Amino acid sequence: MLDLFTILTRGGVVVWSKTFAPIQGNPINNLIDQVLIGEHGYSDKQRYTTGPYELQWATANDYNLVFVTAFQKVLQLTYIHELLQIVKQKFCSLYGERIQSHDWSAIDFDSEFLDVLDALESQSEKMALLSHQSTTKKEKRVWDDSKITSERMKEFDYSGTADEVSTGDQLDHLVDSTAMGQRSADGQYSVQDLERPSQSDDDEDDDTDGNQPATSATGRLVSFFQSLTGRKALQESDLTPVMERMREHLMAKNVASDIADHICSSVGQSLLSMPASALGGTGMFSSTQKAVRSAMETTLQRILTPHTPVDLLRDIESARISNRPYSIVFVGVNGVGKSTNLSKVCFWLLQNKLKVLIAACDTFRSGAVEQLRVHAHNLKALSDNAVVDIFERGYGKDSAGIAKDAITYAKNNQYDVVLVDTAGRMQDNEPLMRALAKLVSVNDPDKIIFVGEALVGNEAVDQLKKFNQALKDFSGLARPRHIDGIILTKFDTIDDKVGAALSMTYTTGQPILFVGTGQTYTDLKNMKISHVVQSLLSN
Ligand SMILES: Nc1nc2c(ncn2[C@@H]2O[C@H](COP(=O)(O)OP(=O)(O)OP(=O)(O)O)[C@@H](O)[C@H]2O)c(=O)[nH]1
Repeated sequence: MLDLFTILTRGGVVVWSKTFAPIQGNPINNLIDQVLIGEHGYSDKQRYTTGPYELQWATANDYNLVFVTAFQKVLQLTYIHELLQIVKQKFCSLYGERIQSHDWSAIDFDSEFLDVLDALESQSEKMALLSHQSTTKKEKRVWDDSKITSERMKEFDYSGTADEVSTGDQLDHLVDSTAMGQRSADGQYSVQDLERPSQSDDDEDDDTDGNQPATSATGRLVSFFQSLTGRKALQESDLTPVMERMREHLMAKNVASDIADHICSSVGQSLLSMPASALGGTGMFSSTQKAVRSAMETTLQRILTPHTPVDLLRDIESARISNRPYSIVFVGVNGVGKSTNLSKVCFWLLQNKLKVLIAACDTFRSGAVEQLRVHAHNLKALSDNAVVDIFERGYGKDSAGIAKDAITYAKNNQYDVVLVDTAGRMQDNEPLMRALAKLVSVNDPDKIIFVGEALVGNEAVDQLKKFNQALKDFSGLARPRHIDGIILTKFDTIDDKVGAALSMTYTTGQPILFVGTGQTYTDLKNMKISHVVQSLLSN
């Protein structure tokens, strides 16, 4: 359980705080003195222990705010990262402007905060069951011990302990039979498409509205355009105020400002090219509405269509014909869902009757290897005749070498695919990014998949850019490497704030291969453009 959550300015002024238990000493002051404004400046690991407490925090640079949690360091609370990100986003959107004008009086954030905390705590309890206790072994990372002794490593090596695996009953919860994907006539299994938000059906039926004001089902965004109906000929100046509102609406959905500009200008151009009769006659509002939707669809299609399309199953088949395993490396910052989503991808591959070897290359985070071992066990139990095994060498070893051995082992034992799990790392931590680049240069994998959280919005774009840059700068391969595809996780937590999905493809040209929508193996979906359009059009 959490002991304290505090929101501070960088100067140390408490803007809002919630205490859940009597606090011993003054952990927040210690954090401010020793880390935040101390000689070390802002630490990129954003984790600090003092007395009986572990403190974790997130910063909102635009508002000069620091969001801090404190809890007993003996606890392993898996939801802290998510809690910080969601609270940061909510708080900044509610109070950001006031904070910028230095008005932090009477901030009443309790109920919003408690809603988020309750939801995450109950999700985490459910997860503790679904994830089979393995994640409860997560402990404080040891990244910053630049020289890790073998004794220290032994402390973190759980590989000799008994596996905690699921019983039959628990396994039932790991696959939602109603969420299974489709199988084509030739037996190929594809994951489900992400459902369109329910509002979409209403919207499609709204075409007969004519001059009627926008209903709530029509969507606030489309209603902005009502002022344009009934005009003989649309002028660019008529559009300016509408576009400003549209831009704000898109940015509220986490669409980055340059992409919001791009969408607005494309929708504007499309409206300007409409014949005057379309805006002036009966059914004029429905024409405007259709034009907006169709212009958005066209623009988003362009943004979301990757430079190089990826067809993993086809590529795996080509590798199989060449008698070699296909290797995929999963990378990303800490706690974004790399291992969980690697396992969902594994489930999809097993449904396609492929033989999979999981290489446990997170050799730092205690419990990481066991977490994968449990997944491999469950996946094997869930799919008939599934071949899925784990290649592990414990902790503290060179992950590049383990991945290499795993790929060799897979080749010698006729596995079709090697899924390489890597340790989470912050994008600004150069030594760790170099280590990742080394893993890539030693193994030259077929695909490098970036796993990012949808809920951190455009922060994920910064992560992605820096991972890309590090791979380019440090891997030293003749064929420069970069991220080849993206899995956007925790899509189930963002409602309609789909902006990060757009930004990530827009900035890299790489595809969103899947989105993660929960914690079962069937919570991996294809993201369709219609889903994004509908989310952006909704209120
Ligand atoms: N709601 C939701 N939770 C998810 C999703 N994917 C992963 N998680 C949860 O996110 C938490 C972290 O997942 P992990 O797979 O352990 O993350 P990781 O990136 O491997 O973590 P590190 O190895 O510590 O860097 C777990 O509680 C997962 O159940 C998702 O799509 N939706």
